[in-house]
Amino acid sequence: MGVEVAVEGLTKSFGSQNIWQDVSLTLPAGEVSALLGPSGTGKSVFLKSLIGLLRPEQGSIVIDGTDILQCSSKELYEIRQMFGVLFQDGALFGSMDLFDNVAFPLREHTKKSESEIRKIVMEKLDLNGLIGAENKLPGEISGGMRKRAGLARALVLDPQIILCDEPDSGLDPVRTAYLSQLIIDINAQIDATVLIVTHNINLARTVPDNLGMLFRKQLVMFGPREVLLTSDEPVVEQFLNGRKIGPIGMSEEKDDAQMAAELAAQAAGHHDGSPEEDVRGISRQMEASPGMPERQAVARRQARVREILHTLPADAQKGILASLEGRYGADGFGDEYGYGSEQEGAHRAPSHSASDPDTEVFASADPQPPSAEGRS
Ligand SMILES: Nc1ncnc2c1ncn2[C@@H]1O[C@H](COP(=O)(O)OP(=O)(O)OP(=O)(O)O)[C@@H](O)[C@H]1O
Repeated sequence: MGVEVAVEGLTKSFGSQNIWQDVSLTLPAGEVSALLGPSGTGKSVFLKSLIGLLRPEQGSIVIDGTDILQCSSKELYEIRQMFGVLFQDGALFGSMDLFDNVAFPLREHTKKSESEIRKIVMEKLDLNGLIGAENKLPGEISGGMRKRAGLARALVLDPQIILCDEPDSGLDPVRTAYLSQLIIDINAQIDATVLIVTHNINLARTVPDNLGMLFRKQLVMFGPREVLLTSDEPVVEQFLNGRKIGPIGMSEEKDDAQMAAELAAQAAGHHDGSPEEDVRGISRQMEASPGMPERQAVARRQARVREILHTLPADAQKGILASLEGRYGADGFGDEYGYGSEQEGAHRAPSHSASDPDTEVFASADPQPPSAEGRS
Protein backbone atom coordinates (compact mmCIF):
# COMPACT_ATOMS: atom_id res chain seq x y z
CA MET A 1 0.00 0.00 0.00
CA GLY A 2 1.08 3.59 -0.59
CA VAL A 3 2.36 5.77 2.21
CA GLU A 4 1.10 9.08 3.52
CA VAL A 5 3.01 12.22 2.57
CA ALA A 6 2.66 14.94 5.21
CA VAL A 7 3.78 18.42 4.23
CA GLU A 8 3.84 21.13 6.87
CA GLY A 9 4.70 24.83 6.60
CA LEU A 10 6.69 24.44 3.38
CA THR A 11 8.29 27.55 1.88
CA LYS A 12 10.39 27.69 -1.27
CA SER A 13 12.23 30.61 -2.90
CA PHE A 14 14.78 30.94 -5.66
CA GLY A 15 16.99 33.82 -4.54
CA SER A 16 14.64 36.71 -3.82
CA GLN A 17 11.73 35.09 -5.74
CA ASN A 18 9.37 33.40 -3.33
CA ILE A 19 7.48 30.59 -5.11
CA TRP A 20 5.08 29.59 -2.32
CA GLN A 21 4.99 29.80 1.44
CA ASP A 22 3.58 27.91 4.39
CA VAL A 23 2.14 25.10 2.29
CA SER A 24 0.59 22.37 4.45
CA LEU A 25 -1.24 19.35 3.16
CA THR A 26 -1.39 15.61 3.62
CA LEU A 27 -1.61 13.20 0.72
CA PRO A 28 -3.59 10.34 2.27
CA ALA A 29 -2.02 6.91 1.81
CA GLY A 30 -3.17 5.16 -1.34
CA GLU A 31 -5.50 7.95 -2.47
CA VAL A 32 -5.27 9.94 -5.69
CA SER A 33 -4.80 13.68 -5.23
CA ALA A 34 -4.44 16.48 -7.77
CA LEU A 35 -2.89 19.90 -7.51
CA LEU A 36 -4.23 22.68 -9.72
CA GLY A 37 -3.02 26.20 -10.22
CA PRO A 38 -2.34 28.78 -12.89
CA SER A 39 0.94 28.49 -14.83
CA GLY A 40 3.98 29.52 -12.88
CA THR A 41 2.47 29.04 -9.41
CA GLY A 42 5.08 26.44 -8.57
CA LYS A 43 3.29 23.12 -9.01
CA SER A 44 6.32 21.45 -10.60
CA VAL A 45 8.55 22.98 -7.95
CA PHE A 46 6.27 21.36 -5.36
CA LEU A 47 6.55 17.93 -7.03
CA LYS A 48 10.33 18.24 -7.23
CA SER A 49 10.44 19.22 -3.57
CA LEU A 50 8.51 16.09 -2.57
CA ILE A 51 11.09 13.86 -4.17
CA GLY A 52 14.02 15.83 -2.80
CA LEU A 53 15.18 17.29 -6.12
CA LEU A 54 14.61 20.80 -4.76
CA ARG A 55 15.08 21.87 -1.18
CA PRO A 56 12.54 24.20 0.43
CA GLU A 57 14.01 26.52 3.06
CA GLN A 58 11.35 25.99 5.68
CA GLY A 59 8.90 23.31 6.73
CA SER A 60 8.85 19.53 6.71
CA ILE A 61 7.99 16.72 4.29
CA VAL A 62 7.41 13.55 6.27
CA ILE A 63 7.29 10.34 4.26
CA ASP A 64 7.00 7.02 6.05
CA GLY A 65 8.16 8.65 9.29
CA THR A 66 11.18 10.42 7.78
CA ASP A 67 11.42 14.17 7.25
CA ILE A 68 13.25 14.32 3.94
CA LEU A 69 14.41 17.87 4.65
CA GLN A 70 16.29 16.71 7.76
CA CYS A 71 17.41 13.19 6.89
CA SER A 72 20.80 11.95 5.71
CA SER A 73 21.53 11.55 2.00
CA LYS A 74 21.43 7.76 2.48
CA GLU A 75 17.92 7.97 3.95
CA LEU A 76 16.85 10.33 1.15
CA TYR A 77 18.15 7.82 -1.40
CA GLU A 78 16.03 5.11 0.22
CA ILE A 79 12.94 7.34 0.34
CA ARG A 80 13.40 8.18 -3.34
CA GLN A 81 13.15 4.48 -4.17
CA MET A 82 9.53 4.70 -3.01
CA PHE A 83 8.68 7.15 -5.79
CA GLY A 84 7.72 6.66 -9.39
CA VAL A 85 7.66 9.90 -11.36
CA LEU A 86 5.97 10.61 -14.66
CA PHE A 87 7.60 13.78 -15.96
CA GLN A 88 5.78 16.10 -18.39
CA ASP A 89 7.52 14.83 -21.52
CA GLY A 90 8.01 11.27 -20.27
CA ALA A 91 11.74 12.12 -19.82
CA LEU A 92 12.78 9.13 -21.89
CA PHE A 93 16.33 8.63 -23.13
CA GLY A 94 16.16 9.39 -26.86
CA SER A 95 18.85 6.91 -27.84
CA MET A 96 17.31 3.93 -26.01
CA ASP A 97 14.34 1.91 -27.20
CA LEU A 98 11.28 1.64 -24.99
CA PHE A 99 12.40 -1.68 -23.51
CA ASP A 100 15.75 -0.26 -22.37
CA ASN A 101 14.13 2.95 -21.15
CA VAL A 102 11.71 1.01 -18.96
CA ALA A 103 14.45 -1.42 -17.86
CA PHE A 104 16.79 1.44 -16.89
CA PRO A 105 15.75 1.89 -13.21
CA LEU A 106 15.89 -1.89 -12.67
CA ARG A 107 19.41 -2.13 -14.11
CA GLU A 108 20.48 0.97 -12.19
CA HIS A 109 18.95 0.27 -8.78
CA THR A 110 18.55 -3.50 -8.47
CA LYS A 111 20.64 -6.64 -8.90
CA LYS A 112 17.95 -8.47 -10.83
CA SER A 113 18.95 -10.83 -13.62
CA GLU A 114 18.17 -9.91 -17.24
CA SER A 115 15.44 -12.55 -17.37
CA GLU A 116 13.76 -11.10 -14.27
CA ILE A 117 14.11 -7.61 -15.75
CA ARG A 118 12.52 -8.77 -19.03
CA LYS A 119 9.56 -10.23 -17.15
CA ILE A 120 8.95 -7.00 -15.19
CA VAL A 121 9.47 -4.70 -18.19
CA MET A 122 7.10 -6.69 -20.41
CA GLU A 123 4.49 -6.73 -17.63
CA LYS A 124 4.67 -2.93 -17.25
CA LEU A 125 4.65 -2.39 -21.03
CA ASP A 126 1.60 -4.63 -21.23
CA LEU A 127 -0.14 -2.72 -18.42
CA ASN A 128 0.40 0.48 -20.39
CA GLY A 129 -0.70 -0.92 -23.74
CA LEU A 130 2.79 -0.88 -25.27
CA ILE A 131 3.34 -4.49 -26.24
CA GLY A 132 4.78 -4.51 -29.75
CA ALA A 133 6.40 -1.08 -29.32
CA GLU A 134 9.26 -2.22 -27.10
CA ASN A 135 11.89 -1.86 -29.82
CA LYS A 136 10.83 1.62 -30.91
CA LEU A 137 12.80 4.74 -30.06
CA PRO A 138 10.97 7.59 -28.26
CA GLY A 139 11.27 9.72 -31.41
CA GLU A 140 9.34 7.11 -33.40
CA ILE A 141 6.19 7.07 -31.26
CA SER A 142 3.36 9.48 -30.48
CA GLY A 143 3.25 11.80 -27.48
CA GLY A 144 0.59 9.62 -25.84
CA MET A 145 2.76 6.53 -26.19
CA ARG A 146 5.74 8.41 -24.76
CA LYS A 147 3.63 9.32 -21.72
CA ARG A 148 2.59 5.70 -21.28
CA ALA A 149 6.21 4.57 -21.64
CA GLY A 150 7.16 7.15 -18.99
CA LEU A 151 4.43 5.72 -16.77
CA ALA A 152 5.64 2.16 -17.39
CA ARG A 153 9.13 3.23 -16.34
CA ALA A 154 7.74 4.99 -13.26
CA LEU A 155 6.16 1.68 -12.20
CA VAL A 156 9.05 -0.79 -12.52
CA LEU A 157 10.36 -0.33 -8.99
CA ASP A 158 6.86 -0.91 -7.52
CA PRO A 159 6.50 2.64 -6.21
CA GLN A 160 4.46 3.47 -3.15
CA ILE A 161 4.07 7.08 -4.31
CA ILE A 162 3.48 8.11 -7.92
CA LEU A 163 3.93 11.71 -9.02
CA CYS A 164 2.52 12.75 -12.40
CA ASP A 165 3.52 16.16 -13.74
CA GLU A 166 0.82 17.25 -16.20
CA PRO A 167 0.06 13.79 -17.59
CA ASP A 168 -2.39 15.42 -20.03
CA SER A 169 0.01 17.95 -21.55
CA GLY A 170 0.13 17.61 -25.32
CA LEU A 171 -2.59 14.94 -25.38
CA ASP A 172 -6.01 15.16 -27.02
CA PRO A 173 -9.07 14.80 -24.75
CA VAL A 174 -9.60 11.14 -25.67
CA ARG A 175 -5.98 10.14 -24.97
CA THR A 176 -6.16 12.16 -21.75
CA ALA A 177 -9.24 10.16 -20.72
CA TYR A 178 -7.42 6.88 -21.45
CA LEU A 179 -4.36 8.00 -19.51
CA SER A 180 -6.56 9.09 -16.60
CA GLN A 181 -8.22 5.68 -16.62
CA LEU A 182 -4.78 4.07 -16.62
CA ILE A 183 -3.76 6.04 -13.54
CA ILE A 184 -6.94 5.00 -11.72
CA ASP A 185 -6.46 1.36 -12.79
CA ILE A 186 -2.85 1.42 -11.58
CA ASN A 187 -4.03 2.85 -8.28
CA ALA A 188 -6.57 0.01 -8.06
CA GLN A 189 -3.87 -2.56 -8.71
CA ILE A 190 -1.03 -1.34 -6.52
CA ASP A 191 -2.81 1.01 -4.08
CA ALA A 192 -0.05 3.62 -4.40
CA THR A 193 -0.42 7.19 -3.22
CA VAL A 194 -0.77 9.36 -6.33
CA LEU A 195 -0.29 13.09 -6.85
CA ILE A 196 -1.18 14.59 -10.23
CA VAL A 197 -0.30 18.13 -11.23
CA THR A 198 -2.63 19.28 -13.97
CA HIS A 199 -4.42 22.13 -15.74
CA ASN A 200 -6.98 19.75 -17.16
CA ILE A 201 -10.34 20.58 -15.63
CA ASN A 202 -12.08 17.42 -16.76
CA LEU A 203 -9.33 15.28 -15.25
CA ALA A 204 -9.44 17.33 -12.06
CA ARG A 205 -13.22 16.96 -11.78
CA THR A 206 -13.37 13.24 -12.42
CA VAL A 207 -10.13 11.51 -11.39
CA PRO A 208 -8.79 12.48 -7.94
CA ASP A 209 -10.09 11.78 -4.47
CA ASN A 210 -8.58 15.03 -3.23
CA LEU A 211 -8.01 18.36 -4.88
CA GLY A 212 -5.88 21.37 -4.07
CA MET A 213 -4.94 24.62 -5.68
CA LEU A 214 -1.93 26.92 -5.57
CA PHE A 215 -2.40 30.64 -6.19
CA ARG A 216 -0.63 33.83 -5.09
CA LYS A 217 2.18 31.87 -3.46
CA GLN A 218 -0.30 30.08 -1.19
CA LEU A 219 -2.16 26.82 -1.09
CA VAL A 220 -5.70 28.14 -1.56
CA MET A 221 -7.18 24.87 -0.37
CA PHE A 222 -6.56 21.15 -0.25
CA GLY A 223 -8.98 18.45 0.81
CA PRO A 224 -11.63 16.02 -0.43
CA ARG A 225 -12.56 16.75 -4.06
CA GLU A 226 -16.04 17.91 -3.09
CA VAL A 227 -14.60 20.93 -1.24
CA LEU A 228 -12.89 22.48 -4.25
CA LEU A 229 -15.58 21.44 -6.71
CA THR A 230 -18.28 23.26 -4.72
CA SER A 231 -16.10 26.18 -3.66
CA ASP A 232 -17.14 29.72 -4.44
CA GLU A 233 -13.62 31.09 -4.01
CA PRO A 234 -13.29 33.45 -7.01
CA VAL A 235 -9.96 31.99 -8.12
CA VAL A 236 -11.32 28.43 -8.01
CA GLU A 237 -14.48 29.35 -9.93
CA GLN A 238 -12.48 31.24 -12.55
CA PHE A 239 -10.01 28.40 -12.99
CA LEU A 240 -12.59 25.61 -13.17
CA ASN A 241 -14.60 27.56 -15.74
CA GLY A 242 -11.60 28.83 -17.73
CA ARG A 243 -12.92 32.40 -17.57
CA LYS A 244 -11.02 35.63 -18.13
CA ILE A 245 -13.08 37.44 -15.52
CA GLY A 246 -11.55 36.80 -12.10
CA PRO A 247 -8.32 37.25 -10.17
CA ILE A 248 -6.10 35.26 -12.57
CA GLY A 249 -4.57 37.38 -15.34
CA MET A 250 -2.58 36.71 -18.51
CA SER A 251 0.73 36.26 -16.76
CA GLU A 252 0.69 37.50 -13.18
CA GLU A 253 -2.25 38.37 -11.01
CA LYS A 254 -4.51 41.13 -12.22
CA ASP A 255 -4.46 44.56 -10.70
CA ASP A 256 -7.71 46.18 -9.59
CA ALA A 257 -7.82 48.52 -12.61
CA GLN A 258 -7.71 45.62 -15.09
CA MET A 259 -10.32 43.70 -13.12
CA ALA A 260 -12.63 46.77 -13.08
CA ALA A 261 -12.13 47.33 -16.82
CA GLU A 262 -13.02 43.71 -17.62
CA LEU A 263 -16.09 43.78 -15.44
CA ALA A 264 -17.20 47.05 -17.06
CA ALA A 265 -16.73 45.56 -20.53
CA GLN A 266 -18.76 42.52 -19.49
CA ALA A 267 -21.51 44.74 -18.05
CA ALA A 268 -21.56 46.64 -21.35
CA GLY A 269 -22.32 43.38 -23.15
CA HIS A 270 -18.86 42.26 -24.32
CA HIS A 271 -18.77 38.46 -24.59
CA ASP A 272 -15.29 37.02 -24.26
CA GLY A 273 -16.15 33.45 -25.21
CA SER A 274 -16.19 32.15 -21.66
CA PRO A 275 -18.66 29.31 -21.07
CA GLU A 276 -22.18 30.52 -20.32
CA GLU A 277 -22.76 27.78 -17.81
CA ASP A 278 -20.97 27.39 -14.52
CA VAL A 279 -19.31 24.00 -14.19
CA ARG A 280 -19.26 24.28 -10.40
CA GLY A 281 -20.56 21.07 -8.93
CA ILE A 282 -19.44 17.53 -8.33
CA SER A 283 -19.35 15.18 -11.26
CA ARG A 284 -19.23 11.43 -10.82
CA GLN A 285 -15.74 10.11 -10.11
CA MET A 286 -13.96 7.77 -12.50
CA GLU A 287 -13.95 4.15 -11.31
CA ALA A 288 -11.43 1.39 -11.98
CA SER A 289 -12.11 -0.45 -15.24
CA PRO A 290 -14.24 -3.60 -15.14
CA GLY A 291 -12.06 -6.57 -14.25
CA MET A 292 -9.70 -4.46 -12.13
CA PRO A 293 -9.51 -4.99 -8.39
CA GLU A 294 -11.62 -2.58 -6.36
CA ARG A 295 -9.75 0.58 -5.40
CA GLN A 296 -8.97 0.03 -1.73
CA ALA A 297 -8.61 3.78 -1.37
CA VAL A 298 -12.36 4.21 -1.85
CA ALA A 299 -13.39 2.53 1.41
CA ARG A 300 -10.54 4.13 3.35
CA ARG A 301 -11.47 7.53 1.99
CA GLN A 302 -15.12 7.05 2.85
CA ALA A 303 -14.18 6.33 6.47
CA ARG A 304 -11.81 9.31 6.49
CA VAL A 305 -14.26 11.84 5.05
CA ARG A 306 -17.02 10.67 7.40
CA GLU A 307 -14.70 11.58 10.29
CA ILE A 308 -13.91 15.06 8.99
CA LEU A 309 -17.31 15.74 7.45
CA HIS A 310 -18.35 18.21 10.15
CA THR A 311 -15.27 20.36 9.44
CA LEU A 312 -16.12 20.84 5.76
CA PRO A 313 -18.19 23.55 4.05
CA ALA A 314 -21.93 22.83 3.84
CA ASP A 315 -22.03 22.27 0.06
CA ALA A 316 -19.12 19.85 0.23
CA GLN A 317 -20.84 17.95 3.04
CA LYS A 318 -23.99 17.58 0.95
CA GLY A 319 -22.02 16.37 -2.05
CA ILE A 320 -20.07 13.86 0.05
CA LEU A 321 -23.23 12.51 1.70
CA ALA A 322 -24.89 12.16 -1.69
CA SER A 323 -21.92 10.28 -3.13
CA LEU A 324 -21.72 8.02 -0.07
CA GLU A 325 -25.35 7.12 -0.73
CA GLY A 326 -24.63 6.53 -4.41
CA ARG A 327 -26.87 9.38 -5.60
CA TYR A 328 -25.78 11.04 -8.79
CA GLY A 329 -26.87 13.94 -10.93
CA ALA A 330 -29.22 11.88 -13.07
CA ASP A 331 -31.78 11.51 -10.26
CA GLY A 332 -32.08 15.27 -10.04
CA PHE A 333 -30.47 15.97 -6.71
CA GLY A 334 -27.68 17.84 -8.46
CA ASP A 335 -29.99 20.84 -8.71
CA GLU A 336 -30.10 21.06 -4.97
CA TYR A 337 -26.60 20.02 -3.99
CA GLY A 338 -24.38 21.18 -6.80
CA TYR A 339 -23.73 17.55 -7.61
CA GLY A 340 -24.42 17.36 -11.29
CA SER A 341 -23.27 15.82 -14.51
CA GLU A 342 -21.83 17.79 -17.38
CA GLN A 343 -24.73 16.68 -19.57
CA GLU A 344 -27.13 18.42 -17.27
CA GLY A 345 -25.15 21.64 -17.42
CA ALA A 346 -24.67 23.89 -14.44
CA HIS A 347 -25.78 23.15 -10.93
CA ARG A 348 -25.03 26.04 -8.68
CA ALA A 349 -25.43 25.28 -5.04
CA PRO A 350 -26.55 28.04 -2.69
CA SER A 351 -23.81 30.59 -2.24
CA HIS A 352 -21.81 30.55 0.96
CA SER A 353 -19.08 32.71 2.37
CA ALA A 354 -15.54 31.38 2.81
CA SER A 355 -15.22 33.44 5.98
CA ASP A 356 -18.24 31.77 7.59
CA PRO A 357 -16.90 29.30 10.21
CA ASP A 358 -19.30 26.62 8.93
CA THR A 359 -17.95 26.99 5.44
CA GLU A 360 -14.30 27.52 6.13
CA VAL A 361 -11.92 26.66 3.32
CA PHE A 362 -10.34 23.32 4.07
CA ALA A 363 -6.62 23.22 3.53
CA SER A 364 -5.42 20.04 5.18
CA ALA A 365 -6.33 16.39 5.21
CA ASP A 366 -5.91 16.49 8.97
CA PRO A 367 -9.13 15.45 10.76
CA GLN A 368 -9.04 18.59 12.92
CA PRO A 369 -10.84 21.72 11.71
CA PRO A 370 -8.39 24.37 10.50
CA SER A 371 -7.26 26.43 13.45
CA ALA A 372 -7.12 30.22 13.67
CA GLU A 373 -3.34 30.10 13.16
CA GLY A 374 -3.71 28.15 9.96
CA ARG A 375 -3.67 24.44 9.58
CA SER A 376 -2.76 22.03 12.28
N1 LIG B 1 15.53 25.61 -10.72
C1 LIG B 1 14.93 26.80 -10.75
N2 LIG B 1 15.63 27.92 -10.55
C2 LIG B 1 15.04 29.14 -10.53
N3 LIG B 1 13.71 29.32 -10.72
C3 LIG B 1 12.95 28.24 -10.93
C4 LIG B 1 13.51 26.91 -10.97
N4 LIG B 1 12.52 26.02 -11.19
C5 LIG B 1 11.38 26.76 -11.29
N5 LIG B 1 11.64 28.07 -11.16
C6 LIG B 1 10.65 29.15 -11.18
O1 LIG B 1 9.60 28.80 -10.30
C7 LIG B 1 8.35 29.29 -10.78
C8 LIG B 1 7.33 28.18 -10.76
O2 LIG B 1 7.67 27.22 -11.78
P1 LIG B 1 6.88 25.86 -11.96
O3 LIG B 1 7.45 25.23 -13.19
O4 LIG B 1 6.90 25.07 -10.72
O5 LIG B 1 5.42 26.38 -12.22
P2 LIG B 1 4.13 25.52 -12.61
O6 LIG B 1 3.04 25.95 -11.71
O7 LIG B 1 4.47 24.06 -12.63
O8 LIG B 1 3.87 26.08 -14.08
P3 LIG B 1 3.22 25.36 -15.37
O9 LIG B 1 1.81 25.07 -15.00
O10 LIG B 1 3.33 26.41 -16.42
O11 LIG B 1 4.04 24.12 -15.67
C9 LIG B 1 8.63 29.89 -12.17
O12 LIG B 1 8.73 31.29 -12.04
C10 LIG B 1 9.98 29.28 -12.55
O13 LIG B 1 10.69 30.14 -13.37
